Formats: sequence, structure tokens, C-alpha cells
Amino acid sequence: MLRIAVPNKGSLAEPAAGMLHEAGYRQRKDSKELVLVDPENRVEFFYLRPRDIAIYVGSGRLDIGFTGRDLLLDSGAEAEEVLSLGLAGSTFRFAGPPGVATSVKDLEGRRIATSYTGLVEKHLAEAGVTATVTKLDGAVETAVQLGVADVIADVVETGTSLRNAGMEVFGEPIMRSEAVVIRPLGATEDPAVDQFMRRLQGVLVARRYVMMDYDIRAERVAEAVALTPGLESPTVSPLHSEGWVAVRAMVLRKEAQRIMDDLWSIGARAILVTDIHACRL
Ligand SMILES: Nc1ncnc2c1ncn2[C@@H]1O[C@H](COP(=O)(O)OP(=O)(O)OP(=O)(O)O)[C@@H](O)[C@H]1O
Ligand SMILES: O=P(O)(O)OC[C@H]1O[C@H](OP(=O)(O)OP(=O)(O)O)[C@H](O)[C@@H]1O
Ligand SMILES: [Mg+2]
Repeated sequence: MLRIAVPNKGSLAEPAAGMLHEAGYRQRKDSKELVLVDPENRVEFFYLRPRDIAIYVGSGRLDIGFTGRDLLLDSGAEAEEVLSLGLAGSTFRFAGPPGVATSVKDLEGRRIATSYTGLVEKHLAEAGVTATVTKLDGAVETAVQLGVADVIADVVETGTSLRNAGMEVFGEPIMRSEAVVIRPLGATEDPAVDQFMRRLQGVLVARRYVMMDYDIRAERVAEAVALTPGLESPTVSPLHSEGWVAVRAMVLRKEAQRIMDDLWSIGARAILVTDIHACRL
């Protein structure tokens, strides 16, 4: 049975569970459940703290985990990213009261509070800066106000938490993160893992693409197909009305409206867009 780690709380919990549900797996209904078996799909889900997931997967006791790229790198665990999910995007940055510093070089001898000591210490070492790094579990923004640190390093998404604490980011982002799927480093080939990954990739494609159908005069089909090349090649079928063809192709959801306008302007009609419910490519 495949053993998979899923975040039990935080920013990644809901997106990961939503994705698994869409991929046809059972998910827990009660947030107190820590293990859930999906016998039909031969998968066992372990709901763990997001920060612990890389450690479990790195130990080889679990086959697959959902976590953040920042948490994976911070942990130093023997696990590797095998798929990025394009969800829960954030940057990891230094911040402090306005004017406190402009780059990592200004942090020599200063006090930095963070929940991600692994990431921060590595970044400081690479910059050749020596500073005092204090580990806090959360609500790191408050550390400066309470005098425990001069600056912080934390996850920034909208920047609201920093603004509310009267702080500003400085320097280059330490890293960019998003939700990722990880496996133990050097894990062996496993058909069950491959099947699981195909299901997840199917969900990503179904979310990113839509199916577009339209009719166009045969002499303009080459132009139309250039606008909708599909993933491999669009399907072109004859219509009962002479001189017309029907075209079917996958297009990126975010480009669908612009493509419809362009198709219309070259004479395409009956342009329909439908959701892709599931797929294997
Ligand atoms: N506001 C946010 N927007 C997007 N991603 C975020 C945000 N906050 C945290 N993350 C990401 O979510 C992942 C898990 O962190 P999160 O802070 O949600 O966990 P948590 O439940 O608060 O755990 P902990 O109590 O250990 O902090 C990390 O990869 C982090 O980058
Ligand atoms: O830029 P923003 O949109 O404000 O998001 C960033 C905030 O979200 C996370 O906090 P979380 O809710 O996980 O609380 P925590 O500090 O207790 O982990 C992170 O640690 C920041 O504080
Ligand atoms: Mg957090």
C-alpha cells in the first residue's frame, strides 16, 4: 500500500486535500483523523504537520509527501521535489522596521528571528555574514516589536502580515516557494507511485486547460489551428455543410477568452469552451 503524507494544517492543507479529492482519492472528513486508508486505491494517507513531512519522507518510511519547497530545503531532509503544484506560492524574505537594513550584508552581528533557521543560516553563510539566528515557531513578525530580534526572515504572500507589524522587506528574496510533491532521495521505481503521479498530473492539466470547439471555413483552418495548436495536434473533422470543418483542441484556460476573440475575427463560429473533468495525457 502506498503511504502518502498530507499537511494536516496551514496554507497547504486545504489545497493538497482538494487536489487528492479531485484525483479520486478518499480524504478525511474530520480534521482530528490522523490516518486514513483508501483501500480501493491501495493508498494510506498520513496527516502530519507541514514542517515534519520532509523528515518523514526523507527517512524513507513514507513514499510521497505534499509540502512547501521552503520547508523541504529548510529541513535538509534526504528528499527531493518530483512535481511542483503551482499552489500556495510565496517568497521567503528578510524584513524589518523601515531603514533597518537594505541587504543581507547589513546583517553582520544583528539578531534575526525566523521559523526557518536552516534556510536563513545557509543564506547567511553563502553571503559570508555572521549573525545570531533565533528560532521561533510562528507569529515571527512580533519578535522585533518585543525586542527579541532586529529583523525577521519569513514567508511573504500578500505582505499584509508585515504591513500590520510596521515592517518592510529588504534585499533580494531568499527563495521562492510553492506547494510541491516530494519523494525520498534516490527512491526506486514503483508503478504505484507512477500511477499516483499520473493522477496528480491529470488534475493539474484539467485545471490549467479547457477544451475548445469551433467551426471554421476549410480555407481558414490553417490560420485557426495556428491559434489553437493543442498539446499535440488538434482534431479537425468535416461538417455536413460543405466547405466547413469542426476543430477541437485543448487551450490554456487563462488564454481562452483572447483565443475566442482571435478565432471570431478570422471567421470561426459556434465557439464552445468546456471544462476538462479529468485526463491522462
Ligand atoms: N500566507 C501564505 N501564502 C502562501 N503560502 C504560505 C503562506 N503561509 C505559509 N505558506 C506556505 O505553507 C507552507 C506551510 O506553512 P504554514 O505556515 O502554512 O504551516 P503552519 O500550519 O503555519 O505550520 P507551522 O505552525 O509550523 O508554521 C510553507 O511552505 C509556507 O511557505
Ligand atoms: O504575506 P501574508 O499574506 O500576510 O502571509 C504571510 C504570513 O502567513 C504565514 O503565517 P501563518 O498564517 O502560517 O502563521 P504562523 O506565523 O503562525 O505560521 C507566514 O508566516 C506569514 O506570517
Ligand atoms: Mg505558518
